[in-house]
Amino acid sequence: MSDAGTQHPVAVIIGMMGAGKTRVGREVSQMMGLPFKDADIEIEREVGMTIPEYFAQYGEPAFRKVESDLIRRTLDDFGGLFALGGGAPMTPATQDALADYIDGGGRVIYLQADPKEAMERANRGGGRPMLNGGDANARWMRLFEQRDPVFDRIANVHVRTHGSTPQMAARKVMNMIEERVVHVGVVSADDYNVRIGEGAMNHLAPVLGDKPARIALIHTQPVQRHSDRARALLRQAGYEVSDIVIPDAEAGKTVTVANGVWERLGAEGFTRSDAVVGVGGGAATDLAGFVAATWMRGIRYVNCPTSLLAMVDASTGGKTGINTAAGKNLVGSFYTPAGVLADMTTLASLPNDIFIEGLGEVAKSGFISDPEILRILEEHAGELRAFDGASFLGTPLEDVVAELIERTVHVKAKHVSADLKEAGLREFLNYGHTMGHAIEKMEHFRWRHGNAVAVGMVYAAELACLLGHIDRDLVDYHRSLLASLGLPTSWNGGSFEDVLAIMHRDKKARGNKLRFVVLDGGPGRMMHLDDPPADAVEEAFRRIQH
Ligand SMILES: NC(=O)c1ccc[n+]([C@@H]2O[C@H](COP(=O)([O-])OP(=O)(O)OC[C@H]3O[C@@H](n4cnc5c(N)ncnc54)[C@H](O)[C@@H]3O)[C@@H](O)[C@H]2O)c1
Ligand SMILES: O=C(O)C(=O)C[C@@H](O)[C@H](O)[C@H](O)COP(=O)(O)O
Repeated sequence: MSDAGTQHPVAVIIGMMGAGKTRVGREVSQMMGLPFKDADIEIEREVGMTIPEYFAQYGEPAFRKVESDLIRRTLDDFGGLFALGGGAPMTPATQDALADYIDGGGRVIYLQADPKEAMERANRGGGRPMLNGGDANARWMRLFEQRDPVFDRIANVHVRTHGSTPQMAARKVMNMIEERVVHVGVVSADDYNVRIGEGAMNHLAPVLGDKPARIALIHTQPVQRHSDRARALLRQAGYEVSDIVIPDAEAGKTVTVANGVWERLGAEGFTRSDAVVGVGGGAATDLAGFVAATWMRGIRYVNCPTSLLAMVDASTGGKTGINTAAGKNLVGSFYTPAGVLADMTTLASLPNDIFIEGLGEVAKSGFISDPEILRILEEHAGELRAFDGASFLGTPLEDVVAELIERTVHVKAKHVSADLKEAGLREFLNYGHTMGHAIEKMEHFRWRHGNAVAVGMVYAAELACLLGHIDRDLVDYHRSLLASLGLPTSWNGGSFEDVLAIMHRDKKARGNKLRFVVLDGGPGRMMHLDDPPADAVEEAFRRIQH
Protein backbone atom coordinates (compact mmCIF):
# COMPACT_ATOMS: atom_id res chain seq x y z
CA MET A 1 0.00 0.00 0.00
CA SER A 2 2.54 2.63 0.95
CA ASP A 3 4.91 4.13 -1.62
CA ALA A 4 8.33 4.87 -0.27
CA GLY A 5 7.96 7.41 2.56
CA THR A 6 4.20 7.87 2.18
CA GLN A 7 1.37 6.45 4.23
CA HIS A 8 -2.18 5.67 3.13
CA PRO A 9 -5.22 5.00 5.31
CA VAL A 10 -5.98 1.41 6.26
CA ALA A 11 -9.54 2.26 5.26
CA VAL A 12 -11.72 5.25 4.40
CA ILE A 13 -15.29 5.21 5.70
CA ILE A 14 -18.06 6.89 3.77
CA GLY A 15 -21.81 6.94 4.33
CA MET A 16 -24.86 9.03 4.98
CA MET A 17 -25.13 11.58 7.80
CA GLY A 18 -26.03 9.64 10.93
CA ALA A 19 -24.66 6.32 9.61
CA GLY A 20 -22.14 6.24 12.46
CA LYS A 21 -18.95 6.81 10.45
CA THR A 22 -17.18 8.63 13.29
CA ARG A 23 -18.42 6.43 16.14
CA VAL A 24 -17.70 3.18 14.27
CA GLY A 25 -14.43 4.52 12.90
CA ARG A 26 -13.21 5.33 16.41
CA GLU A 27 -14.26 1.86 17.64
CA VAL A 28 -12.36 0.19 14.80
CA SER A 29 -9.25 2.32 15.35
CA GLN A 30 -9.24 1.36 19.04
CA MET A 31 -9.75 -2.34 18.20
CA MET A 32 -6.88 -2.23 15.70
CA GLY A 33 -4.60 0.10 17.66
CA LEU A 34 -4.55 2.64 14.85
CA PRO A 35 -5.02 6.43 14.75
CA PHE A 36 -8.35 7.84 13.60
CA LYS A 37 -9.17 11.02 11.69
CA ASP A 38 -12.55 12.60 11.04
CA ALA A 39 -12.44 14.84 7.97
CA ASP A 40 -14.97 17.31 9.38
CA ILE A 41 -12.94 17.79 12.56
CA GLU A 42 -9.74 18.22 10.54
CA ILE A 43 -11.44 20.83 8.33
CA GLU A 44 -12.73 22.85 11.32
CA ARG A 45 -9.22 22.73 12.77
CA GLU A 46 -7.76 23.96 9.47
CA VAL A 47 -10.24 26.81 8.81
CA GLY A 48 -10.53 27.87 12.45
CA MET A 49 -14.34 27.82 12.54
CA THR A 50 -17.20 25.34 12.62
CA ILE A 51 -18.49 23.90 9.35
CA PRO A 52 -21.89 25.63 9.70
CA GLU A 53 -20.01 28.93 10.18
CA TYR A 54 -17.85 28.24 7.11
CA PHE A 55 -20.91 27.32 5.04
CA ALA A 56 -22.66 30.53 6.11
CA GLN A 57 -19.61 32.70 5.42
CA TYR A 58 -18.21 31.15 2.22
CA GLY A 59 -20.90 28.79 0.84
CA GLU A 60 -20.84 25.08 -0.07
CA PRO A 61 -18.58 25.24 -3.19
CA ALA A 62 -15.79 26.87 -1.19
CA PHE A 63 -16.28 24.30 1.58
CA ARG A 64 -16.14 21.37 -0.87
CA LYS A 65 -12.83 22.71 -2.27
CA VAL A 66 -11.27 22.90 1.19
CA GLU A 67 -12.70 19.46 1.95
CA SER A 68 -11.43 17.73 -1.23
CA ASP A 69 -7.95 19.26 -0.85
CA LEU A 70 -7.71 18.03 2.75
CA ILE A 71 -8.97 14.56 1.76
CA ARG A 72 -6.41 14.24 -1.05
CA ARG A 73 -3.58 15.24 1.32
CA THR A 74 -4.76 12.88 4.06
CA LEU A 75 -5.01 9.95 1.65
CA ASP A 76 -1.31 10.44 0.91
CA ASP A 77 0.08 10.98 4.40
CA PHE A 78 -2.05 9.19 7.02
CA GLY A 79 -1.94 5.51 7.91
CA GLY A 80 -4.99 5.06 10.14
CA LEU A 81 -8.79 5.01 9.80
CA PHE A 82 -10.25 8.02 7.98
CA ALA A 83 -13.96 8.96 8.07
CA LEU A 84 -15.32 11.44 5.52
CA GLY A 85 -18.21 13.85 5.90
CA GLY A 86 -21.54 12.77 4.48
CA GLY A 87 -21.41 14.81 1.29
CA ALA A 88 -17.68 14.51 0.59
CA PRO A 89 -17.86 11.63 -1.93
CA MET A 90 -20.25 13.61 -4.12
CA THR A 91 -17.43 16.01 -5.11
CA PRO A 92 -15.72 14.93 -8.36
CA ALA A 93 -12.26 15.84 -7.06
CA THR A 94 -12.84 13.65 -4.00
CA GLN A 95 -14.13 10.84 -6.20
CA ASP A 96 -10.92 11.02 -8.23
CA ALA A 97 -8.83 10.95 -5.06
CA LEU A 98 -10.73 7.92 -3.73
CA ALA A 99 -10.38 6.11 -7.06
CA ASP A 100 -6.61 6.66 -6.97
CA TYR A 101 -6.56 5.40 -3.38
CA ILE A 102 -8.44 2.22 -4.36
CA ASP A 103 -6.12 1.70 -7.34
CA GLY A 104 -3.30 1.74 -4.81
CA GLY A 105 -4.95 -1.06 -2.85
CA GLY A 106 -7.08 1.06 -0.53
CA ARG A 107 -10.46 0.16 0.94
CA VAL A 108 -13.34 2.62 0.69
CA ILE A 109 -15.98 1.23 3.03
CA TYR A 110 -19.58 2.25 2.50
CA LEU A 111 -21.19 2.03 5.94
CA GLN A 112 -24.76 1.13 4.99
CA ALA A 113 -26.87 1.92 8.04
CA ASP A 114 -30.60 1.39 8.17
CA PRO A 115 -31.87 4.62 6.51
CA LYS A 116 -34.48 5.21 9.23
CA GLU A 117 -31.95 4.78 12.03
CA ALA A 118 -29.41 7.05 10.32
CA MET A 119 -31.96 9.74 9.54
CA GLU A 120 -33.12 9.88 13.14
CA ARG A 121 -29.54 10.06 14.41
CA ALA A 122 -28.63 12.77 11.90
CA ASN A 123 -31.55 14.96 12.85
CA ARG A 124 -31.02 14.44 16.55
CA GLY A 125 -27.62 16.01 16.51
CA GLY A 126 -28.42 19.22 14.59
CA GLY A 127 -25.60 21.42 13.26
CA ARG A 128 -25.75 19.93 9.78
CA PRO A 129 -26.00 22.67 7.13
CA MET A 130 -27.14 20.16 4.52
CA LEU A 131 -30.27 19.46 6.58
CA ASN A 132 -31.21 23.08 7.13
CA GLY A 133 -34.37 24.43 5.58
CA GLY A 134 -37.67 22.62 5.65
CA ASP A 135 -38.48 19.11 6.84
CA ALA A 136 -35.14 17.65 7.94
CA ASN A 137 -36.35 14.04 7.43
CA ALA A 138 -37.57 14.71 3.93
CA ARG A 139 -34.32 16.51 3.16
CA TRP A 140 -32.27 13.59 4.52
CA MET A 141 -34.25 11.11 2.38
CA ARG A 142 -33.73 13.26 -0.73
CA LEU A 143 -29.99 13.32 -0.06
CA PHE A 144 -30.05 9.53 0.53
CA GLU A 145 -31.72 8.91 -2.84
CA GLN A 146 -29.08 11.08 -4.54
CA ARG A 147 -26.06 9.75 -2.64
CA ASP A 148 -26.71 6.02 -2.07
CA PRO A 149 -26.10 4.95 -5.71
CA VAL A 150 -22.96 7.10 -5.87
CA PHE A 151 -21.57 5.72 -2.61
CA ASP A 152 -22.43 2.18 -3.76
CA ARG A 153 -20.41 2.71 -6.94
CA ILE A 154 -17.46 4.46 -5.33
CA ALA A 155 -16.95 1.99 -2.47
CA ASN A 156 -15.12 -1.28 -2.98
CA VAL A 157 -16.30 -2.65 0.37
CA HIS A 158 -19.89 -2.54 1.61
CA VAL A 159 -20.82 -3.13 5.25
CA ARG A 160 -24.49 -3.30 6.24
CA THR A 161 -24.98 -2.31 9.86
CA HIS A 162 -28.76 -2.72 10.11
CA GLY A 163 -29.59 -3.56 13.71
CA SER A 164 -25.94 -3.61 14.77
CA THR A 165 -24.54 -1.87 17.83
CA PRO A 166 -21.51 0.37 17.12
CA GLN A 167 -19.30 -2.40 18.47
CA MET A 168 -20.88 -5.04 16.19
CA ALA A 169 -20.62 -2.70 13.23
CA ALA A 170 -16.99 -2.00 14.11
CA ARG A 171 -16.27 -5.73 14.20
CA LYS A 172 -17.79 -6.13 10.73
CA VAL A 173 -15.66 -3.26 9.42
CA MET A 174 -12.54 -4.69 11.03
CA ASN A 175 -13.21 -8.10 9.47
CA MET A 176 -13.44 -6.47 6.08
CA ILE A 177 -10.17 -4.63 6.69
CA GLU A 178 -8.39 -7.78 7.84
CA GLU A 179 -9.78 -10.09 5.15
CA ARG A 180 -7.33 -11.49 2.62
CA VAL A 181 -8.01 -11.19 -1.10
CA VAL A 182 -6.46 -13.41 -3.79
CA HIS A 183 -6.96 -12.21 -7.35
CA VAL A 184 -7.38 -14.94 -9.99
CA GLY A 185 -6.54 -13.83 -13.51
CA VAL A 186 -8.18 -15.98 -16.18
CA VAL A 187 -6.95 -15.78 -19.76
CA SER A 188 -10.14 -16.95 -21.43
CA ALA A 189 -12.71 -15.75 -18.93
CA ASP A 190 -13.30 -12.96 -16.44
CA ASP A 191 -10.90 -12.51 -13.55
CA TYR A 192 -12.33 -12.80 -10.05
CA ASN A 193 -11.38 -12.46 -6.42
CA VAL A 194 -11.29 -15.01 -3.63
CA ARG A 195 -12.10 -13.17 -0.42
CA ILE A 196 -10.98 -14.87 2.79
CA GLY A 197 -12.05 -13.64 6.21
CA GLU A 198 -14.80 -13.35 8.77
CA GLY A 199 -17.84 -11.80 7.09
CA ALA A 200 -16.65 -12.42 3.53
CA MET A 201 -20.20 -13.53 2.70
CA ASN A 202 -21.24 -9.86 3.08
CA HIS A 203 -19.79 -9.32 -0.40
CA LEU A 204 -22.54 -11.45 -2.00
CA ALA A 205 -24.62 -8.59 -3.40
CA PRO A 206 -21.70 -6.48 -4.73
CA VAL A 207 -20.20 -9.58 -6.40
CA LEU A 208 -23.53 -10.68 -7.94
CA GLY A 209 -24.25 -7.17 -9.16
CA ASP A 210 -27.63 -5.64 -9.89
CA LYS A 211 -28.48 -7.61 -13.05
CA PRO A 212 -29.79 -10.91 -11.52
CA ALA A 213 -33.36 -10.84 -10.31
CA ARG A 214 -33.39 -14.46 -9.19
CA ILE A 215 -30.80 -16.42 -7.26
CA ALA A 216 -30.74 -20.21 -6.97
CA LEU A 217 -29.27 -20.81 -3.52
CA ILE A 218 -27.88 -24.35 -3.69
CA HIS A 219 -26.75 -25.85 -0.38
CA THR A 220 -26.85 -28.91 1.82
CA GLN A 221 -28.56 -29.51 5.14
CA PRO A 222 -25.42 -29.56 7.39
CA VAL A 223 -24.63 -25.97 6.42
CA GLN A 224 -28.18 -24.68 6.93
CA ARG A 225 -27.07 -21.99 9.39
CA HIS A 226 -24.70 -20.58 6.80
CA SER A 227 -27.11 -20.79 3.89
CA ASP A 228 -29.67 -19.07 6.13
CA ARG A 229 -27.25 -16.14 6.42
CA ALA A 230 -26.65 -16.12 2.68
CA ARG A 231 -30.41 -16.16 2.04
CA ALA A 232 -30.97 -13.24 4.43
CA LEU A 233 -28.20 -11.20 2.78
CA LEU A 234 -29.61 -11.93 -0.68
CA ARG A 235 -33.17 -11.02 0.29
CA GLN A 236 -32.02 -7.84 2.09
CA ALA A 237 -30.29 -6.90 -1.17
CA GLY A 238 -33.57 -7.33 -3.02
CA TYR A 239 -32.98 -10.63 -4.87
CA GLU A 240 -35.70 -13.29 -5.26
CA VAL A 241 -34.20 -16.46 -3.76
CA SER A 242 -35.02 -20.03 -4.82
CA ASP A 243 -33.88 -22.26 -1.98
CA ILE A 244 -32.50 -25.58 -3.30
CA VAL A 245 -31.31 -28.17 -0.81
CA ILE A 246 -29.31 -31.01 -2.39
CA PRO A 247 -28.13 -34.31 -0.89
CA ASP A 248 -24.99 -33.97 1.18
CA ALA A 249 -21.41 -34.71 0.15
CA GLU A 250 -20.80 -36.99 -2.87
CA ALA A 251 -24.50 -37.96 -3.00
CA GLY A 252 -25.12 -34.47 -4.27
CA LYS A 253 -22.72 -34.79 -7.22
CA THR A 254 -24.94 -36.81 -9.54
CA VAL A 255 -26.78 -36.19 -12.80
CA THR A 256 -30.03 -36.99 -11.02
CA VAL A 257 -29.46 -34.15 -8.55
CA ALA A 258 -28.35 -31.83 -11.35
CA ASN A 259 -31.47 -32.68 -13.33
CA GLY A 260 -33.66 -31.90 -10.33
CA VAL A 261 -32.09 -28.46 -10.08
CA TRP A 262 -32.46 -27.86 -13.83
CA GLU A 263 -36.15 -28.73 -13.45
CA ARG A 264 -36.49 -26.17 -10.66
CA LEU A 265 -34.77 -23.45 -12.68
CA GLY A 266 -37.02 -24.16 -15.63
CA ALA A 267 -40.19 -24.15 -13.57
CA GLU A 268 -39.20 -20.85 -11.92
CA GLY A 269 -38.25 -19.13 -15.16
CA PHE A 270 -34.52 -18.62 -14.58
CA THR A 271 -32.95 -16.71 -17.45
CA ARG A 272 -29.36 -15.93 -18.46
CA SER A 273 -29.43 -12.79 -16.33
CA ASP A 274 -30.10 -14.80 -13.15
CA ALA A 275 -27.48 -16.46 -10.99
CA VAL A 276 -26.48 -19.35 -8.74
CA VAL A 277 -24.95 -19.20 -5.27
CA GLY A 278 -23.38 -22.39 -3.91
CA VAL A 279 -22.98 -22.72 -0.14
CA GLY A 280 -21.26 -25.75 1.34
CA GLY A 281 -18.37 -28.10 0.97
CA GLY A 282 -16.58 -28.91 -2.25
CA ALA A 283 -19.24 -31.35 -3.38
CA ALA A 284 -21.93 -28.67 -3.12
CA THR A 285 -19.84 -26.04 -4.90
CA ASP A 286 -18.94 -28.56 -7.62
CA LEU A 287 -22.62 -29.28 -8.26
CA ALA A 288 -23.63 -25.61 -8.02
CA GLY A 289 -20.92 -24.66 -10.47
CA PHE A 290 -21.94 -27.46 -12.82
CA VAL A 291 -25.56 -26.28 -12.79
CA ALA A 292 -24.44 -22.69 -13.42
CA ALA A 293 -22.18 -23.84 -16.26
CA THR A 294 -24.96 -25.78 -17.98
CA TRP A 295 -28.15 -23.81 -17.39
CA MET A 296 -28.73 -21.97 -20.68
CA ARG A 297 -25.07 -22.77 -21.44
CA GLY A 298 -23.86 -20.65 -18.54
CA ILE A 299 -25.12 -18.21 -15.91
CA ARG A 300 -23.27 -16.25 -13.24
CA TYR A 301 -22.37 -18.01 -10.02
CA VAL A 302 -20.68 -17.25 -6.71
CA ASN A 303 -19.23 -19.90 -4.42
CA CYS A 304 -19.47 -19.61 -0.63
CA PRO A 305 -17.26 -22.51 0.53
CA THR A 306 -17.80 -23.68 4.10
CA SER A 307 -15.22 -26.45 4.48
CA LEU A 308 -11.45 -25.97 4.58
CA LEU A 309 -11.03 -28.08 1.45
CA ALA A 310 -13.66 -26.12 -0.43
CA MET A 311 -12.05 -22.83 0.64
CA VAL A 312 -8.54 -23.80 -0.41
CA ASP A 313 -9.37 -25.77 -3.51
CA ALA A 314 -12.83 -26.82 -4.69
CA SER A 315 -14.49 -23.40 -4.86
CA THR A 316 -11.78 -21.80 -7.01
CA GLY A 317 -10.39 -22.61 -10.43
CA GLY A 318 -13.54 -23.30 -12.38
CA LYS A 319 -13.55 -27.12 -12.30
CA THR A 320 -17.23 -27.92 -11.94
CA GLY A 321 -18.69 -31.40 -12.18
CA ILE A 322 -20.40 -34.55 -11.02
CA ASN A 323 -19.42 -38.15 -10.53
CA THR A 324 -20.57 -41.11 -12.64
CA ALA A 325 -20.58 -44.84 -12.09
CA ALA A 326 -17.22 -44.94 -13.88
CA GLY A 327 -15.53 -42.52 -11.48
CA LYS A 328 -14.96 -39.12 -9.89
CA ASN A 329 -15.60 -35.83 -11.69
CA LEU A 330 -15.90 -37.53 -15.10
CA VAL A 331 -18.63 -35.13 -16.26
CA GLY A 332 -18.27 -31.38 -15.87
CA SER A 333 -17.10 -28.12 -17.32
CA PHE A 334 -14.35 -25.54 -16.85
CA TYR A 335 -16.50 -22.58 -15.83
CA THR A 336 -15.19 -19.83 -13.57
CA PRO A 337 -17.20 -18.18 -10.79
CA ALA A 338 -17.87 -14.46 -10.51
CA GLY A 339 -16.28 -14.62 -7.09
CA VAL A 340 -15.49 -16.82 -4.13
CA LEU A 341 -16.40 -15.76 -0.59
CA ALA A 342 -14.55 -17.90 1.96
CA ASP A 343 -16.23 -16.74 5.14
CA MET A 344 -14.09 -17.99 8.03
CA THR A 345 -17.05 -17.83 10.43
CA THR A 346 -18.49 -20.90 8.67
CA LEU A 347 -15.57 -22.98 9.98
CA ALA A 348 -17.06 -22.65 13.46
CA SER A 349 -19.37 -25.56 12.68
CA LEU A 350 -16.92 -27.66 10.68
CA PRO A 351 -16.29 -31.10 12.20
CA ASN A 352 -12.68 -31.89 13.09
CA ASP A 353 -12.35 -34.78 10.64
CA ILE A 354 -13.56 -32.63 7.76
CA PHE A 355 -11.10 -29.89 8.69
CA ILE A 356 -8.29 -32.42 8.74
CA GLU A 357 -9.15 -33.84 5.31
CA GLY A 358 -8.92 -30.28 3.97
CA LEU A 359 -5.32 -30.19 5.21
CA GLY A 360 -4.60 -32.87 2.60
CA GLU A 361 -5.07 -30.36 -0.22
CA VAL A 362 -3.18 -27.71 1.77
CA ALA A 363 -0.20 -30.05 2.14
CA LYS A 364 -0.46 -30.89 -1.57
CA SER A 365 -0.03 -27.23 -2.44
CA GLY A 366 2.99 -27.09 -0.17
CA PHE A 367 4.60 -30.06 -1.88
CA ILE A 368 3.94 -28.87 -5.44
CA SER A 369 4.64 -25.17 -5.08
CA ASP A 370 4.98 -23.41 -1.72
CA PRO A 371 7.35 -25.01 0.84
CA GLU A 372 6.40 -22.29 3.35
CA ILE A 373 3.04 -24.05 3.61
CA LEU A 374 4.87 -27.20 4.69
CA ARG A 375 6.81 -25.22 7.30
CA ILE A 376 3.63 -23.72 8.72
CA LEU A 377 1.94 -27.13 8.78
CA GLU A 378 4.92 -28.64 10.59
CA GLU A 379 5.03 -25.83 13.14
CA HIS A 380 1.31 -25.96 13.93
CA ALA A 381 0.54 -29.64 13.26
CA GLY A 382 -0.65 -30.33 16.80
CA GLU A 383 -3.03 -27.34 16.94
CA LEU A 384 -4.33 -28.04 13.46
CA ARG A 385 -4.94 -31.69 14.24
CA ALA A 386 -6.85 -30.67 17.38
CA PHE A 387 -9.01 -28.17 15.42
CA ASP A 388 -12.25 -27.36 17.28
CA GLY A 389 -14.61 -25.14 15.31
CA ALA A 390 -16.55 -24.11 18.40
CA SER A 391 -13.49 -22.39 19.94
CA PHE A 392 -11.59 -21.53 16.75
CA LEU A 393 -12.65 -18.00 15.83
CA GLY A 394 -10.63 -15.19 17.37
CA THR A 395 -7.75 -17.47 18.36
CA PRO A 396 -4.18 -17.32 16.98
CA LEU A 397 -4.98 -20.53 15.09
CA GLU A 398 -7.52 -18.59 13.00
CA ASP A 399 -4.69 -16.41 11.69
CA VAL A 400 -2.60 -19.50 10.94
CA VAL A 401 -5.48 -21.08 9.04
CA ALA A 402 -6.20 -17.84 7.17
CA GLU A 403 -2.54 -17.71 6.10
CA LEU A 404 -2.69 -21.34 4.95
CA ILE A 405 -5.90 -20.69 3.01
CA GLU A 406 -4.48 -17.59 1.33
CA ARG A 407 -1.24 -19.34 0.40
CA THR A 408 -3.03 -22.43 -0.90
CA VAL A 409 -5.42 -20.36 -2.98
CA HIS A 410 -2.44 -18.43 -4.36
CA VAL A 411 -0.92 -21.74 -5.49
CA LYS A 412 -4.16 -22.69 -7.19
CA ALA A 413 -4.59 -19.22 -8.74
CA LYS A 414 -1.06 -19.37 -10.17
CA HIS A 415 -1.81 -22.65 -11.94
CA VAL A 416 -5.33 -21.94 -13.16
CA SER A 417 -4.53 -18.41 -14.33
CA ALA A 418 -1.95 -19.82 -16.71
CA ASP A 419 -3.73 -23.02 -17.71
CA LEU A 420 -7.46 -22.93 -17.01
CA LYS A 421 -8.26 -26.04 -19.05
CA GLU A 422 -5.43 -28.19 -17.70
CA ALA A 423 -3.30 -28.57 -20.81
CA GLY A 424 -0.17 -29.01 -18.69
CA LEU A 425 0.81 -26.76 -15.77
CA ARG A 426 -2.54 -27.12 -14.06
CA GLU A 427 -2.10 -30.90 -13.93
CA PHE A 428 0.41 -30.35 -11.13
CA LEU A 429 -2.58 -29.47 -8.90
CA ASN A 430 -3.58 -33.09 -9.41
CA TYR A 431 -0.64 -34.36 -7.33
CA GLY A 432 -1.77 -37.48 -5.48
CA HIS A 433 -5.07 -37.61 -7.32
CA THR A 434 -4.47 -40.45 -9.77
CA MET A 435 -4.31 -42.92 -6.89
CA GLY A 436 -6.50 -40.72 -4.70
CA HIS A 437 -9.52 -40.86 -7.00
CA ALA A 438 -9.05 -44.62 -7.44
CA ILE A 439 -9.20 -45.05 -3.66
CA GLU A 440 -12.34 -42.91 -3.46
CA LYS A 441 -14.02 -45.03 -6.11
CA MET A 442 -12.88 -48.33 -4.59
CA GLU A 443 -14.23 -47.13 -1.25
CA HIS A 444 -17.53 -46.11 -2.84
CA PHE A 445 -16.85 -42.53 -1.70
CA ARG A 446 -16.81 -43.57 1.92
CA TRP A 447 -13.29 -42.13 2.11
CA ARG A 448 -13.12 -38.34 2.18
CA HIS A 449 -11.40 -36.74 -0.80
CA GLY A 450 -8.58 -35.12 1.19
CA ASN A 451 -7.78 -38.38 2.96
CA ALA A 452 -7.62 -40.29 -0.32
CA VAL A 453 -5.37 -37.62 -1.81
CA ALA A 454 -3.02 -37.89 1.18
CA VAL A 455 -2.47 -41.59 0.48
CA GLY A 456 -2.24 -40.74 -3.21
CA MET A 457 0.63 -38.34 -2.51
CA VAL A 458 2.54 -41.01 -0.58
CA TYR A 459 1.97 -43.31 -3.56
CA ALA A 460 3.26 -40.70 -6.00
CA ALA A 461 6.30 -40.10 -3.78
CA GLU A 462 7.07 -43.83 -3.64
CA LEU A 463 6.74 -44.06 -7.43
CA ALA A 464 9.03 -41.05 -7.93
CA CYS A 465 11.58 -42.53 -5.53
CA LEU A 466 11.53 -45.90 -7.28
CA LEU A 467 12.35 -44.11 -10.53
CA GLY A 468 15.09 -41.96 -8.98
CA HIS A 469 13.33 -38.59 -9.04
CA ILE A 470 13.31 -38.02 -5.25
CA ASP A 471 15.16 -39.59 -2.33
CA ARG A 472 13.84 -41.81 0.40
CA ASP A 473 14.00 -38.98 2.97
CA LEU A 474 11.42 -37.01 1.03
CA VAL A 475 9.13 -40.03 0.85
CA ASP A 476 9.48 -40.46 4.60
CA TYR A 477 8.77 -36.73 5.02
CA HIS A 478 5.50 -37.17 3.15
CA ARG A 479 4.46 -39.86 5.64
CA SER A 480 5.60 -38.02 8.75
CA LEU A 481 4.06 -34.66 7.85
CA LEU A 482 0.72 -36.09 6.68
CA ALA A 483 0.48 -38.42 9.67
CA SER A 484 1.26 -35.53 12.06
CA LEU A 485 -1.81 -33.76 10.65
CA GLY A 486 -4.00 -36.79 11.27
CA LEU A 487 -4.14 -37.83 7.60
CA PRO A 488 -3.90 -41.44 6.43
CA THR A 489 -0.72 -42.57 4.64
CA SER A 490 -1.64 -46.12 3.65
CA TRP A 491 -4.53 -48.09 2.20
CA ASN A 492 -5.21 -51.71 1.47
CA GLY A 493 -8.87 -51.69 0.51
CA GLY A 494 -8.58 -53.36 -2.87
CA SER A 495 -6.52 -55.20 -5.46
CA PHE A 496 -3.83 -53.63 -7.58
CA GLU A 497 -5.63 -54.82 -10.74
CA ASP A 498 -8.83 -52.98 -9.81
CA VAL A 499 -6.93 -49.84 -8.87
CA LEU A 500 -4.89 -49.99 -12.08
CA ALA A 501 -8.04 -50.20 -14.19
CA ILE A 502 -9.45 -47.08 -12.53
CA MET A 503 -6.16 -45.16 -12.85
CA HIS A 504 -6.23 -45.85 -16.57
CA ARG A 505 -9.46 -43.84 -16.72
CA ASP A 506 -7.99 -40.87 -14.93
CA LYS A 507 -8.44 -37.63 -16.88
CA LYS A 508 -4.66 -37.20 -17.17
CA ALA A 509 -4.33 -40.57 -18.93
CA ARG A 510 -3.73 -40.44 -22.70
CA GLY A 511 -4.91 -43.45 -24.68
CA ASN A 512 -3.95 -46.50 -22.67
CA LYS A 513 -0.94 -44.78 -21.12
CA LEU A 514 -0.90 -43.88 -17.44
CA ARG A 515 0.21 -40.35 -16.55
CA PHE A 516 1.22 -39.08 -13.14
CA VAL A 517 2.58 -35.82 -11.80
CA VAL A 518 5.41 -36.29 -9.31
CA LEU A 519 8.06 -34.30 -7.47
CA ASP A 520 11.35 -33.92 -9.32
CA GLY A 521 14.08 -33.48 -6.71
CA GLY A 522 12.18 -31.63 -3.99
CA PRO A 523 9.10 -29.64 -2.97
CA GLY A 524 8.13 -27.03 -5.56
CA ARG A 525 9.71 -28.89 -8.44
CA MET A 526 7.18 -30.93 -10.45
CA MET A 527 7.32 -33.10 -13.53
CA HIS A 528 4.98 -35.18 -15.66
CA LEU A 529 5.62 -38.91 -15.48
CA ASP A 530 4.22 -40.53 -18.61
CA ASP A 531 3.76 -44.27 -19.00
CA PRO A 532 5.98 -45.31 -16.03
CA PRO A 533 7.28 -48.91 -15.94
CA ALA A 534 4.56 -51.32 -14.87
CA ASP A 535 6.70 -52.92 -12.17
CA ALA A 536 7.32 -49.54 -10.51
CA VAL A 537 3.59 -48.73 -10.62
CA GLU A 538 2.85 -52.01 -8.87
CA GLU A 539 5.74 -51.83 -6.37
CA ALA A 540 4.69 -48.33 -5.31
CA PHE A 541 1.20 -49.70 -4.71
CA ARG A 542 2.62 -52.45 -2.52
CA ARG A 543 4.45 -49.80 -0.49
CA ILE A 544 1.30 -47.88 0.46
CA GLN A 545 -0.38 -50.98 1.83
CA HIS A 546 -0.49 -51.47 5.61
N1 LIG B 1 -13.65 -28.41 -8.33
C1 LIG B 1 -12.43 -28.56 -7.79
O1 LIG B 1 -11.44 -27.99 -8.25
C2 LIG B 1 -12.29 -29.44 -6.60
C3 LIG B 1 -11.12 -29.39 -5.87
C4 LIG B 1 -11.02 -30.21 -4.73
C5 LIG B 1 -12.06 -31.02 -4.37
N2 LIG B 1 -13.19 -31.01 -5.12
C6 LIG B 1 -14.33 -31.85 -4.73
O2 LIG B 1 -14.78 -31.40 -3.46
C7 LIG B 1 -15.31 -32.52 -2.73
C8 LIG B 1 -14.62 -32.56 -1.37
O3 LIG B 1 -14.96 -31.34 -0.70
P1 LIG B 1 -15.20 -31.36 0.88
O4 LIG B 1 -14.02 -31.97 1.52
O5 LIG B 1 -15.64 -30.04 1.29
O6 LIG B 1 -16.38 -32.45 1.02
P2 LIG B 1 -17.95 -32.29 1.13
O7 LIG B 1 -18.49 -31.24 0.25
O8 LIG B 1 -18.47 -33.66 0.98
O9 LIG B 1 -18.13 -31.80 2.66
C9 LIG B 1 -17.74 -32.70 3.65
C10 LIG B 1 -18.80 -32.75 4.76
O10 LIG B 1 -18.66 -31.57 5.56
C11 LIG B 1 -19.91 -30.91 5.67
N3 LIG B 1 -19.63 -29.48 5.84
C12 LIG B 1 -19.02 -28.67 4.96
N4 LIG B 1 -18.88 -27.44 5.50
C13 LIG B 1 -19.41 -27.51 6.77
C14 LIG B 1 -19.55 -26.57 7.83
N5 LIG B 1 -19.08 -25.34 7.73
N6 LIG B 1 -20.17 -26.99 8.97
C15 LIG B 1 -20.60 -28.26 9.08
N7 LIG B 1 -20.49 -29.20 8.11
C16 LIG B 1 -19.89 -28.81 6.97
C17 LIG B 1 -20.62 -31.27 4.39
O11 LIG B 1 -22.00 -31.05 4.51
C18 LIG B 1 -20.23 -32.73 4.26
O12 LIG B 1 -21.03 -33.51 5.11
C19 LIG B 1 -15.06 -33.74 -3.58
O13 LIG B 1 -16.21 -34.05 -4.32
C20 LIG B 1 -13.95 -33.27 -4.53
O14 LIG B 1 -14.01 -33.97 -5.77
C21 LIG B 1 -13.34 -30.23 -6.21
O1 LIG C 1 -8.06 -27.70 -9.79
C1 LIG C 1 -7.41 -28.67 -10.27
O2 LIG C 1 -7.01 -28.76 -11.45
C2 LIG C 1 -7.07 -29.80 -9.40
O3 LIG C 1 -6.54 -30.81 -9.83
C3 LIG C 1 -7.42 -29.62 -7.97
C4 LIG C 1 -7.63 -30.93 -7.27
O4 LIG C 1 -7.14 -30.75 -5.95
C5 LIG C 1 -9.10 -31.28 -7.18
O5 LIG C 1 -9.34 -32.39 -6.36
C6 LIG C 1 -9.79 -31.47 -8.52
O6 LIG C 1 -11.16 -31.59 -8.35
C7 LIG C 1 -9.35 -32.74 -9.16
O7 LIG C 1 -9.63 -32.56 -10.50
P1 LIG C 1 -9.91 -33.81 -11.46
O8 LIG C 1 -9.83 -33.20 -12.81
O9 LIG C 1 -8.87 -34.82 -11.18
O10 LIG C 1 -11.27 -34.31 -11.09
